[in-house]
Amino acid sequence: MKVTVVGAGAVGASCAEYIAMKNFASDVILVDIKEGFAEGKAMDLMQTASLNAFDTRITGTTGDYSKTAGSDIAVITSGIPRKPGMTREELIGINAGIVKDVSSNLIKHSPDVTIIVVSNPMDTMTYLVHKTTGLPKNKIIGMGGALDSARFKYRLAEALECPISDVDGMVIGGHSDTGMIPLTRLATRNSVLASEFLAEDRLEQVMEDTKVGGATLTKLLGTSAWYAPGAAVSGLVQAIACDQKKMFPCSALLEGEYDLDDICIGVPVILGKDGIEKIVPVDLSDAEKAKLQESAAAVKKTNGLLEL
Ligand SMILES: NC(=O)c1ccc[n+]([C@@H]2O[C@H](COP(=O)([O-])OP(=O)(O)OC[C@H]3O[C@@H](n4cnc5c(N)ncnc54)[C@H](O)[C@@H]3O)[C@@H](O)[C@H]2O)c1
Ligand SMILES: O=C(O)C[C@H](O)C(=O)O
Repeated sequence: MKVTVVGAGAVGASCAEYIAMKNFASDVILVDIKEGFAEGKAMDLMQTASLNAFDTRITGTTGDYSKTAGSDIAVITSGIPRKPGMTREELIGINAGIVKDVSSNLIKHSPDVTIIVVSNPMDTMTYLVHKTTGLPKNKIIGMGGALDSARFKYRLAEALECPISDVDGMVIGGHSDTGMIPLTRLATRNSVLASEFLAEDRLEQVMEDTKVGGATLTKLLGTSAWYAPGAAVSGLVQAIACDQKKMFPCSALLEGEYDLDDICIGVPVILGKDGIEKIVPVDLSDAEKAKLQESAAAVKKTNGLLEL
């Protein structure tokens, strides 16, 4: 199993590290545009192999895509992150060109690759890869909901004053400060609805804290987060590589599902060896349906800025 990670920055390197630590891939190729950077990150990570007991070979390259040939899965993290006070959508001007260029280079050397898009604004970047590569729709997956759901569980456990392993919950919709839809109505603690334990206003607070999860970290760190993003990506990569048939909310191309068309947005999907193997329908309340339509309208507005 060969996995390419483009962008050896904060998220790309974290993702490569988690993949290696899980020890399911034979090779991880790190690619960056900055001279020597990916090679350096790969060497540093390889020097953890004996300490962390993994056999995955990590190789770095400065833009030589021939080294990525025959990749089964490729992750795109290349591009700029936001700074405090910015929205993810403001990154489109620089990141669209990078994502377009990188995906075309990947496909030249790995025509059957499955691509996981991470660069922001992620739903729009995922749509761009659909529009420009011609890859089948099951092979293009946007990572956002897996991370947002992890943050939702963190906030739920905080409110419930319980271990995170006790809680379950999912975030659908656009990966943006206003477009995320944490499904508080369905969130549980050991199969009991969270609403049995928490008052409506506390659940509202959990929802709001979840939606601004990325912005909160960006303010604290001066750049956006990387540990949870890297871990979330590695989870998607493992589900595909190991044909796990696991369910994650991912940005998927919708063609009528959830009453949406010609858009990539976060919905629950089953991930296995064929990438997105199924889009899972969830019976949403009228209020949740309205929020999803509103979130989709905002993603479509950003998609409208693409030069396709
Ligand atoms: N979808 C999500 O949930 C999520 C989570 C975290 C970050 N992100 C996004 O991921 C992206 C990367 O974030 P980061 O914190 O790792 O940034 P970073 O600046 O640490 O790393 C980005 C790397 O991309 C490289 N790069 C730029 N252009 C390139 C090109 N054409 N080819 C190869 N490499 C190139 C840069 O040299 C840099 O090393 C940002 O757009 C950020 O907003 C998304
Ligand atoms: O917040 C960001 O800009 C990065 C990423 O989308 C995140 O949610 O951490």
